[in-house]
This record gives sequence, structure tokens and C-alpha cells, in this order.
Amino acid sequence: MMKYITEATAKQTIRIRPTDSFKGTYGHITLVGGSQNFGGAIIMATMAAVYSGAGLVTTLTDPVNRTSLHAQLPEAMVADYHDEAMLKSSVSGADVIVIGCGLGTDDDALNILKTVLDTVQPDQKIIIDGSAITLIATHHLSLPKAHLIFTPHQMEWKRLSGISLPDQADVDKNKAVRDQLNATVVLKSSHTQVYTANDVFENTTGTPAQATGGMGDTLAGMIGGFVAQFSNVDLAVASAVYAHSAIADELAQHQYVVLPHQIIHHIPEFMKANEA
Ligand SMILES: NC(=O)C1=CN([C@@H]2O[C@H](COP(=O)(O)OP(=O)(O)OC[C@H]3O[C@@H](n4cnc5c(N)ncnc54)[C@H](O)[C@@H]3O)[C@@H](O)[C@H]2O)[C@@H](O)CC1
Ligand SMILES: Nc1ncnc2c1ncn2[C@@H]1O[C@H](COP(=O)(O)OP(=O)(O)O)[C@@H](O)[C@H]1O
Ligand SMILES: [Mg+2]
Repeated sequence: MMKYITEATAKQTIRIRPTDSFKGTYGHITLVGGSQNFGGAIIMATMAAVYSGAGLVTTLTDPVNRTSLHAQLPEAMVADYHDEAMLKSSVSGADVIVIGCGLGTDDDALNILKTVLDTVQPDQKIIIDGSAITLIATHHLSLPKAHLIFTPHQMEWKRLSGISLPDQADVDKNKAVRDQLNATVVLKSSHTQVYTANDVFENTTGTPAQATGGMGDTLAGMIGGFVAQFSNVDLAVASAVYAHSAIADELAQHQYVVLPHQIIHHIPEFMKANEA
């Protein structure tokens, strides 16, 4: 039976911060992505993770993106994703990894992805987005034992699952592939669905004002931030999906298009309004 993601989901998830907490309480996220051409994608994902409240955020990217990332977000640590020792230690030290936003699909990207998948441990959560999904599908990469969260748009889901776009309306077909992957799947569309081990949830927020490049990169970073802080992974994922589009709905009352960075700036306010 389909369940719905609503404001109640967010209120059930977002917690008032304990007085004696510190940055370590809120998780360490490592994000990997951003080629020379797609720096914006990893900047948006990183900003979304920080604005969602992740305690410590490290971004591994092409060095051409360092200055622009720092100019907008001094809170993030940045390193070169070609430095294999640094990549491995940053992944090992994280509670949550986000990979694929603007990673690209060339040989460099493939090697970086393979290193990350080889390094991830069973107790870690990894959000696999964008180019990383395409690379896994194209090269039939084997998946690590870890808490896997895929965030495909419909074309990426087709690549990964083999399910045609019309057939993706069939929840049972999507579920069967989710079971094979043994992952949480966020199937993005105008009615984003979240497939977990036991349930299928459909989001109730979202607007065509969101149909703009970088919107999914922003969601990937938010999911990272929510999963790093809130212990129930399924609820954290569903609440990030809800918040991302609820903020967009609010802005779209007065805007024709809603930009990813505008959503990002409203995340702290949304979380405050829904903490419990
Ligand atoms: N500013 C940036 O740096 C940006 C970088 N991006 C990165 O670019 C890489 C490629 O991702 P893309 O998604 O652009 O390219 P893809 O080639 O993966 O997917 C786009 C193709 O899928 C088709 N499609 C069909 N249904 C779709 C749906 N519901 N949603 C989206 N596409 C649908 C489109 O028509 C198009 O042909 C990713 O790593 C992504 O993170 C994009 O996010 C755009 C912004
Ligand atoms: N018409 C729409 N209604 C609601 N949400 C939308 C609509 N179009 C796009 N979105 C949302 O925007 C995001 C697009 O993700 P994606 O295609 O990965 O973007 P990108 O890779 O450019 O960042 C998803 O979260 C999707 O649900
Ligand atoms: Mg995307």
C-alpha cells in the first residue's frame, strides 16, 4: 500500500537540538563530485548538506572548483579527488558519503567512483546520485555492503533498472529492482517516490518551478544532511524529499521559477518551523 510523505513526516523526523550537542553529534559527510565542467553541481550539493545542518562537511572535487566553493561556503573543507590517499581517508572518516553530483562519466570519474565503492564500509550510508548511477549502470559495477541510497531521475532509473519510462508507473516493477539492489531508491519525478525495504512512499509536495538544472544535486546534499543527523534513515530520506519541494512550493507562490540556491537558503528556516 502506498504511503504519503507529508508535513507530519518532517515533524516526526526533525528534532530540537539538545543543548549539550556539538558538531560531532550531527555527523560527518564526505561529498565526491564536480568535474571541471560540472563544478556547480557539487557546490549546490555541498551547500545543501551544510544548510541542512550536517556537523562536518568535506568535499572531494576537481581542484578548479576549490575557490568558487570556498567563496560561497567557507564552512566546507575541500580536497582534490585525484589524491587517492586523501579520497580513501575522507571516505573512511565519514558517517555519510554523497557521490555523483557533477562527477561526469569519463575514465577519471570511473576510477574515483571505484575507489569510493571499494572503501565504503557496512556501517556507512552512501547516497549515489547523477553520474555515479550512470557509471554503475554502464559498467555493471558491483555494489558495496553499506546502506545504499540511490537518487535517480527517470532516465537514470531506466539505465540502472532497465525499466522503461512508461513501465516506471508500475510500483511492483520498481520494487522488484529495489529488492535486487537492496537499497533505498528515491525515484525522482513530479511525484517523487521513495522505495524502502518495507514501504513505498509518495511525496505530496513539488512544482514545475523546480524543473531546472541542479535541483537534484541540491536534493542529494539535503538527503546527506538529513541522514547524517536523524537516526531513522527512511524517515530522514523522506523528510529531505518533502522539505526540498515544500520550500519550492512556498517560493513558487510568488516566483515563476525556483532556483536551487534559493531552496538551499531556506532550509534552516524550514527545519526550525518543523522541529519537534
Ligand atoms: N551546474 C551543474 O554543474 C550541473 C550539473 N549536472 C550534472 O550533470 C550530470 C549529468 O546529469 P543530467 O541529468 O544532466 O544528464 P543525464 O544524461 O543523466 O540525463 C538527462 C537525459 O535524461 C532525459 N530525461 C528523461 N526524463 C527525465 C527526467 N525525469 N529527469 C531528467 N532527465 C530526464 C533528458 O531528456 C536527457 O536526455 C550529473 O552528474 C549531474 O549532477 C546537472 O545536475 C545539471 C547542473
Ligand atoms: N515538474 C516537477 N514537479 C516537481 N518536481 C520536479 C519537477 N521537475 C523536476 N523536479 C524535481 O527536480 C529534481 C530534478 O533532479 P535531477 O534531474 O537529478 O536534476 P539535476 O541533476 O539537474 O540536479 C528532482 O528532485 C525532481 O523531483
Ligand atoms: Mg541529477
